[in-house]
Amino acid sequence: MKNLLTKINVIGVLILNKKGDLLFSNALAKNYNYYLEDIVETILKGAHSFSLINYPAEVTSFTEDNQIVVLINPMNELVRLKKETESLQSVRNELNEVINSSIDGIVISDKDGIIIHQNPSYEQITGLSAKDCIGRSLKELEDENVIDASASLKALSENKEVTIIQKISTGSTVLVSAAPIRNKNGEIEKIVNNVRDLTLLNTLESEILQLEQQNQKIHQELELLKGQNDPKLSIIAHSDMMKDVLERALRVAQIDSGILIQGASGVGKEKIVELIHRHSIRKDYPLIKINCGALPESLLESELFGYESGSFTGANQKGKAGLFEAANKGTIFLDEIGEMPLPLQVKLLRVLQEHEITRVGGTKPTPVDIRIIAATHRDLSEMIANGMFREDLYYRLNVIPITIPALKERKDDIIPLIYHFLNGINHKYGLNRKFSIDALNSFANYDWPGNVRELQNLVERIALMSVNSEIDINDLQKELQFNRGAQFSLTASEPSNYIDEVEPLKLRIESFEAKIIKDTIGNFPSIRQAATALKVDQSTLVRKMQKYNIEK
Ligand SMILES: Nc1ncnc2c1ncn2[C@@H]1O[C@H](COP(=O)(O)OP(=O)(O)OP(=O)(O)O)[C@@H](O)[C@H]1O
Repeated sequence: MKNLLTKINVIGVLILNKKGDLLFSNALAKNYNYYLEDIVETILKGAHSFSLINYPAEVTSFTEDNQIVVLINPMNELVRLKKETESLQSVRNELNEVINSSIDGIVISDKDGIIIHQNPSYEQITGLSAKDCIGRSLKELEDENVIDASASLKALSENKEVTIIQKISTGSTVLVSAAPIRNKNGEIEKIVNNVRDLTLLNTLESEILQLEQQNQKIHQELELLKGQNDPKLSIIAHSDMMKDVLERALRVAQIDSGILIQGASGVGKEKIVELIHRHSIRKDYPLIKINCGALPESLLESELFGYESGSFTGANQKGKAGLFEAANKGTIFLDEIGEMPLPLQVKLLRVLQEHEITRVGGTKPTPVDIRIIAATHRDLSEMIANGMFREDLYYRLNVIPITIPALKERKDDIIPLIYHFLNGINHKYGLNRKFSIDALNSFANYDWPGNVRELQNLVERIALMSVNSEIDINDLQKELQFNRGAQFSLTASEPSNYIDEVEPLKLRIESFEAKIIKDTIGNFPSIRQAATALKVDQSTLVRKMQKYNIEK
């Protein structure tokens, strides 16, 4: 039998006893001597059929007459290749699974820039389906503007890993990182592109920006509300136009650029400058105001720039610092900038450009750190055209323009301004003056050529001069006789245009509201009970009482 077995040369044969000792081995099985220990151990553990990997073979064993017969069948090349292909296939399937389940888009292109694979996330991110892309050349997709640039092509031409932001015709914006895969000679075989959605990121970013802007607005409104407690600081802005002016002023307060405020006399230009300074980083340093139209040229120059000792007759012996130096780190407000003489405009331009001044009669420049805010009621572009104002200075000053409309263009502010000034006078002199509704109507329909300043003067004067607690249209008329210019329409409710039609209606509603509030609080022992009867919040009622100057 053993002789017979020795002759078998297509299969290895081993015979072992039950303990695993080798009793017989044919010639072919001797090739496996090196693995013998492993084979025996595996069989003693109970395995009857298994494969040898390193020296490929199929091993089977069976027991016959208390002996273990082991057959080692060497794998032929075909079987080995099949095994290898199967194992490669399973690795490939696993890899595909990983690629296809990735949340990032993955696109694989070959060394010629042809797309050979893309995963489902790529379609979700970009809207481009496998049908649109697989088998297509990236160059073609670029030429057809399906994508604005290809990361694969860039990686191929630069022979390295690249990352680009790519815009896709479907509207998406993506971040693409292209990583080359090389063969053992270092040549690029394929490019794997990792694609991330930036559209979502951009949307989130713009949402954050919006929230930040809302936050800033709330902050600004809070700041304004804080200012309302101090009548000197508070700015009345009920009209949309004036609210826009305040919003713009508070926004530019944060940045250190030049501001030009335009508006007729008395509209509140200086008030806005104070607000900007108060909300700027320079708030702890001086705000110095100078009216460029109020001083002759030489005096204005020495006031602004200062002078060295003995530079002119009457000058201080020790010399003097000018307002630019005094305002260092703060803000300087140049009112009526249109009145500044041309030679001084040149010097001012230098301050804006070089951030340094040279005193009159001096030679050494001194650095200054100031923010310049200019204001004018004149049309500077017309002055430029007439050669009265330097264009270069205009552009330097007018980095951010703010225009305050005349009071007649923002009639919604008139009544709140009247109450604001009246409350101030009442408080200051312990008075309890009120205006009748007709008197308020007359104010609301007047054109106010002198703007808020004129309104303030008139309200304060009438409130102080009147002998009655309620100032009606007759008191107004009496006082107006002393007021040269004002031509009030005492039959204010006659409509002349749309705005005039709306205003009296609004005022009438307010007058009706004031009367209801007055009557109701007279009928109840407390404001809280009156508020309950009127079905409004107590705070609303108190606010309206303040608005109409009604006292309990
Ligand atoms: N919106 C406002 N709320 C409260 N007071 C205001 C407002 N606007 C102006 N005033 C007051 O009106 C008066 C005139 O305002 P301001 O001096 O700021 O005007 P101006 O435009 O600078 O005038 P001018 O061009 O004549 O210098 C000041 O007393 C100011 O406090």
